[in-house]
Amino acid sequence: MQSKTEWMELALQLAKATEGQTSPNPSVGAVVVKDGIILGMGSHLQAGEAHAEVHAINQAGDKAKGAEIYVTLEPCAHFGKTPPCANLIVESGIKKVYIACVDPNPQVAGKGIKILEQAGIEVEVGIKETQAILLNRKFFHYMEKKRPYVTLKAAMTLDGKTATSTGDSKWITSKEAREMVHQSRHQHDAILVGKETVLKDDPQLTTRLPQGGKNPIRIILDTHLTIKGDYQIFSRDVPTWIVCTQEADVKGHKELYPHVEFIQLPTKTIELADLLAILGERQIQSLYVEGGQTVHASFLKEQLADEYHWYIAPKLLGGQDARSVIGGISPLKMDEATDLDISEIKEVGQDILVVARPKKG
Ligand SMILES: Nc1c(/N=C/[C@H](O)[C@H](O)[C@H](O)COP(=O)(O)O)[nH]c(=O)[nH]c1=O
Ligand SMILES: Nc1c(N[C@@H]2O[C@H](COP(=O)(O)O)[C@@H](O)[C@H]2O)[nH]c(=O)[nH]c1=O
Ligand SMILES: [Zn+2]
Repeated sequence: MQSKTEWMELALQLAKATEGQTSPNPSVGAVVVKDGIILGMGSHLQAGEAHAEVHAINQAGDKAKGAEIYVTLEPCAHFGKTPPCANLIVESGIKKVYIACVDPNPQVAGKGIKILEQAGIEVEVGIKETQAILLNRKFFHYMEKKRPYVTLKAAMTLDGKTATSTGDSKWITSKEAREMVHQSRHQHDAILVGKETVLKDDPQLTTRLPQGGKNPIRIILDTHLTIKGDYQIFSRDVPTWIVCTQEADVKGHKELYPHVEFIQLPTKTIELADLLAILGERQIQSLYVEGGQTVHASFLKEQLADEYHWYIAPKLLGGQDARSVIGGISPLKMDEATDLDISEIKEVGQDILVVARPKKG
C-alpha cells in the first residue's frame, strides 16, 4: 500500500512525461487507486484530446466505484473538447479526490472542486503542490498575466563571452548543449532574436532534433526594418514575424518579405511589455529569447524575463572587446543587481547549464 504522496508522485511523473507537447493546455497526470491497487492511470497527451482523468477513469471502468483518484491539477468544470472531468468523477462513483493544485484558468478556478464537494465527494488539495505548480509554471503565468512566460537563453564562455571581438561564436558550447537548446525550442510556442543576431549569425532558429520536434514561431525585433536581403530566418517552412515601430515602412517591406507577418507597435521604440501583451493575445504562452546582448539587456532592464538558461562552456576568451552576454548600461551600484534563485545546475556534455529565476517579491 503506497502513501498518498507516492500516488501523487506517480501522477506527476505521468504529467512530466508530456511536458512541452500539451500547449496551450497544461500537462496533467491522473491515477485511480482502490485498496492499494492501480485501476487506471493516464496523461493529457495533446490539446483538444481527452484529459488525464478521462483516460484513467475509462481504464478503471466500473471498478472506479468507491475508488480514489490522484490528479495533478484541479479537475476541469467546463465543456471543452470533452465533458467536464469533475462531472465524470461524480458519475464514476469515485469517493475521494486528491488534487495537487487548483487550476487558475477562470473557466475552472475552484469550480471543479465545488462540483465534487456538492456531490458529497471528499476532496484534499495541496499534495505535492509545489512540484505541480513548477511543472505548469508557464501555463499558470499565462493564465494569470495573459502574456507569455519568457525564458532567456545564452551560451557563453566561462568568462561570460558570447563571441570574439570579430563576432565569431561558432561554437562555444558542445553538441549535447546545442541539442538541449533545440529541446527547449520544441517546448516553446515562439522564439525571439534581435536584428543583430540575424545579421551576424544568420540563424535558422528551427528545431532540429534527431527525433523531430515542433518549430516555434520566429520573432525578430527590427525597430526600423533595417534587415534587407535573404536570410535563413525567412524560410517559408516556419512562420516568421517582424516587430517594428510606428515610422517603419511596413508597406515597402512587405514587398521584400510577402510571407512574413509584421507587428507594428504604435510607439517610437519597441516597448517589450506591449509586445508581450500582443503575443499573449495571439495565444503565445511561452517565449524563448536567444539574444543577443541588446535584447537580453532590454528584457533585464524591464524585468520581463521569468527564467534564465545560461549554458557555460569550459573555455576562456578574455578581452573586454569580446561580446558579453548582456549589453546595455550597467547599474551604478551592486545592490541594483537582479537577484536570482538558482533552481538547477546540470552538466550537459562538457558544459554546464544554470537554470535561474528572479527572486519573488
Ligand atoms: N554560438 C552558440 C550559440 N549561438 C546562438 C545564436 O543565436 C545562433 O545564431 C543560433 O543559435 C543559431 O541558430 P541555428 O542553429 O541556425 O538554428 N548558441 C549555443 O547554444 N551555443 C553556441 O556555441
Ligand atoms: N489538461 C487538463 C485540464 N486542463 C484544463 O482545461 C483547459 C483545456 O480544456 P479543453 O480545451 O477542453 O482541453 C485548460 O486550459 C485547463 O484549464 N483539465 C483537466 O481536468 N484535466 C486535464 O488533463
Ligand atoms: Zn478535464
